[in-house]
Amino acid sequence: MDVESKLALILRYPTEEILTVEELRELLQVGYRLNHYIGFEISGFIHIGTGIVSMSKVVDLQKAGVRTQVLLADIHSWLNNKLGGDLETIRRVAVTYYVETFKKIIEALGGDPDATRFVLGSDLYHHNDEYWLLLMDITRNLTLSQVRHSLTILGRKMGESIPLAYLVYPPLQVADVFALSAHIPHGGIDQRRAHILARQVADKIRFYPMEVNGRRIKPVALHHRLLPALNISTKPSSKEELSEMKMSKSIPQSAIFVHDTPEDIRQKVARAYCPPREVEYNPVLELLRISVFREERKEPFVLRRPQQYGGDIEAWSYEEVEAMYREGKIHPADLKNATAEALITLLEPVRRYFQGPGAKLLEEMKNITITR
Ligand SMILES: Nc1ncnc2c1ncn2[C@@H]1O[C@H](COP(=O)(O)OP(=O)(O)OP(=O)(O)O)[C@@H](O)[C@H]1O
Ligand SMILES: N[C@@H](Cc1ccc(O)cc1)C(=O)O
Repeated sequence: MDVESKLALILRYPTEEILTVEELRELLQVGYRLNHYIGFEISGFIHIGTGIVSMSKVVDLQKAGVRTQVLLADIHSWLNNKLGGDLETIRRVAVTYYVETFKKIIEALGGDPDATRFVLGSDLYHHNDEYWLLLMDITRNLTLSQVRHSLTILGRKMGESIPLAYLVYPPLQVADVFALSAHIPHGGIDQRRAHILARQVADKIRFYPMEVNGRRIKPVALHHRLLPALNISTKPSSKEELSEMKMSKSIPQSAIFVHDTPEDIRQKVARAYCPPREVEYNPVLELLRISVFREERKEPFVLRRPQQYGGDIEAWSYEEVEAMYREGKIHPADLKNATAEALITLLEPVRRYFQGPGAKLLEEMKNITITR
């Protein structure tokens, strides 16, 4: 595959930005085998945002010849008090439910589940002096104000009473980028600030220096679009606010989980925020886009509609659907029906897994307290 085709795969939807495209092009031109990573906190059931949106980019990267890695961020989850702050439970869930679910999703999206490396955070740090020196070196090269700036709105508002753990978290996340030699750190756009820190220290640290053919490089950050929560009730006023309004696994009513039944999906989509003609931050349109317009279509998508409302509509691209919706030619109820059915089809293999061999994992998860 030539460089421009690889670049097109990496840049296509749901990618929102790459810092920077020029740097990525150069790295691809060198022909060096690049590493990627995306990290997840272990905090509850996997939803379409973390599962389908993130993994669809992982599959694109696999196809572009990049070595992909998923970090199961157990220590970070514990720092953030996820799953009741019980580290043992966090680890068990990470290496069972999380790994198996991600593998099933990668397969359902047309990727190779065995081509992605899964790394448990604490395994990466175990007996690893180089890692601790790297972490200390990162803190030597960052200021409090830089770290504060990288926090969520909530963290920044806490002032002096902020738990110290929240300030330790960003340098830890930055260390992961280098400890995993991830030339392409990836996440939703809400991870941007952490990746900027990584770029700021890249040429200063002495441990795990990131080099390609003997030349120091900055990690090239890749950010995908965030799927809004189903239950938002207004448009976010900024990108920052969208991060607070994303579909989130610790807010179950905001999310469609990858194991949800067809009936759950129909009900959740039917209740979702979807104002007529509104195409920005519309979770239903976004769900349709990820479900049926990720790949170039070989046949048109058919949006079923009763004869009395004008009959079926055909579309080859997401842009066509978006334009028709903006012009009021598609009613929210018809969009919701079509989206629910498309999602049900996409998730079918994952659901089948959880009805069969994965049922035990799901049962175990249901008995675990999910905390935010
Ligand atoms: N709604 C979403 N759409 C797209 N990507 C998402 C979404 N939610 C999380 N991600 C991405 O998944 C990765 C892991 O995020 P994270 O583990 O915080 O998920 P979360 O659902 O927000 O969990 P929690 O509710 O525990 O904070 C990040 O890169 C994040 O940007
Ligand atoms: N910060 C990510 C999780 C994460 C943790 C460690 C990393 O190295 C990367 C990502 C989140 O908000 O969910």
